[in-house]
Amino acid sequence: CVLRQRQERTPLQRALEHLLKKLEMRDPQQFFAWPVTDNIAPGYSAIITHPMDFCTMRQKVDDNQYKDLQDFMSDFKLMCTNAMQYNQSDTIYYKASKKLLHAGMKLVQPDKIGWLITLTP
Ligand SMILES: CC(=O)c1cc(-c2ccccn2)c2ncccn12
Repeated sequence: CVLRQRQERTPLQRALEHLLKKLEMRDPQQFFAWPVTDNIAPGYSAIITHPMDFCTMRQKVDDNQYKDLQDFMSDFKLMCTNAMQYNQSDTIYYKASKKLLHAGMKLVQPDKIGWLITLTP
């Protein structure tokens, strides 16, 4: 998940970049910053078929791979639900992912996305 140089940005890319920064701020321990590896989480790649993390999401924003906000949010939800699937409910990772998911959903509520509308025509 190597970050590339900043290329030209579409209005959607700028909006998703802005939202990604807000979401990352809700993960101060950086549990979701990078792909989960099998050595920190035994058997992870056998259990989680579609891994996702913030760095991969940033790469996809940079490569303009999200066609709209819903597309971006489905990767965010995937990242959180992966953590709730792999980790037991009494773990810090499960609890952090549940909190992160709710915080993320609140950020994209219709009354809260004025920023999105101003950034995208
Ligand atoms: C997100 C997740 O499931 C996760 C992140 C981590 C993690 C992330 C950064 C540093 C240390 N651990 C983790 N460790 C064990 C089991 C699961 N995880």
